[in-house]
Amino acid sequence: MTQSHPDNDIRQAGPLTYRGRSIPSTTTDQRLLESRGPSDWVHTDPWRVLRIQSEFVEGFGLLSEVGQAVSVFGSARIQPGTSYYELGQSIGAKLASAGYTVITGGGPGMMEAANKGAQSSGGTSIGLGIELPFEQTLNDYIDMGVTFRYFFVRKTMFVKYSQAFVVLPGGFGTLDELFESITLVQTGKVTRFPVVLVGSAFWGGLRDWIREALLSEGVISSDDPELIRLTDDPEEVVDIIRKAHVDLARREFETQQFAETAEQVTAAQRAEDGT
Ligand SMILES: C/C(=C\CNc1ncnc2c1ncn2[C@@H]1O[C@H](COP(=O)(O)O)[C@@H](O)[C@H]1O)CO
Repeated sequence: MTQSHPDNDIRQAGPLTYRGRSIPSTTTDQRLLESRGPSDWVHTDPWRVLRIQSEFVEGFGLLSEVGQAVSVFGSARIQPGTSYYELGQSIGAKLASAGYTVITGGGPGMMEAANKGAQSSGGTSIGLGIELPFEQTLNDYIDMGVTFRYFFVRKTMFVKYSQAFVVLPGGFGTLDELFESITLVQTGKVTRFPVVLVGSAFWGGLRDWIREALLSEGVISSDDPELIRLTDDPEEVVDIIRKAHVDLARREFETQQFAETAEQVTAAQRAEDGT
C-alpha cells in the first residue's frame, strides 16, 4: 500500500534517513516478515558464500579465545577398549595436563579417545564436527563444539587455532589431515608447528616410503622428512611439542632483541653524525 507523506515528514530506517515523498510505504521489518517469494536462490552459489562466511564467523567466534591448543587426528573407527584407543586417551590426558587445549574432529574412535583423555585430566576438550551423509553427533567428551557443513572451513580452524598436530593411526581422513598439515609446513604457510605421528608399527612403513621413494626420486627436499616426528610414547609427544614451542619463543625473542639492538645502533650512529 502506498502512503503519501507531507514534505516535512522524516523517517529513520536503521542508519538511513528518508524525508517527504522518499519515505517508503513499509518498514524494513514489515518487508522482511511479509514477503516470501521464490526460494530457489537458497541453492545458489551467492547464498552458499554467505553460509560459508557464517561458518567462519561461528568457528572464529568459538575458538578465538582458546589458549594454546593441539589438534589430534585419528581414525573414526577404532573402538574403545583397544590399545590404540587407550593411546589416544593417554595423549589427550597428557596434552591437557601440560596446559594444551585438545581439538579433535569431534567424532568417534581416536577423536573420542583424545577428547575423553583431555576432559578426564581437567583440560579443555573441543570437537570440530563435520556434517556427513549419515546421522552423527559430537562425541560425549566435548566441552565446546561446532559442526561444520564445509570441510575446508573446518580445516582452517584446526590450523588457525592449534600450535601442533598429533596424528594417531587412521584411514583416508587422517591421511588427508596429515598431508595437508605437512604441505602447509613445507610451503611455509605455517611456520610454527610440529607434526607428530604416534604409533611406529602403524606409521613406520609410511615414514620409510617417504624417505625411500619420495626422497630418492627427488620429489621432496632432503630435509622434508624431518618435518614429521614419530614416536610411541605419549610423554615424548608432549616433550616434542613443548620443546618446539620453547625454541620458537627463543627465536622470536632473539629476533626482537636483534631488531632492538639494530635500532639502538642506528640511533647512536645518527646522534654521532648529527643527522
Ligand atoms: C566412519 C564413522 C564416522 C565418521 N565421523 C567423523 N566425524 C568427525 N570427523 C571425521 C569423521 N570421519 C572422518 N573424520 C575426520 O577425518 C579423520 C578420521 O578419518 P579416518 O578416515 O577415519 O581416518 C579425523 O581426524 C576427522 O577429523 C562411523 O563411526
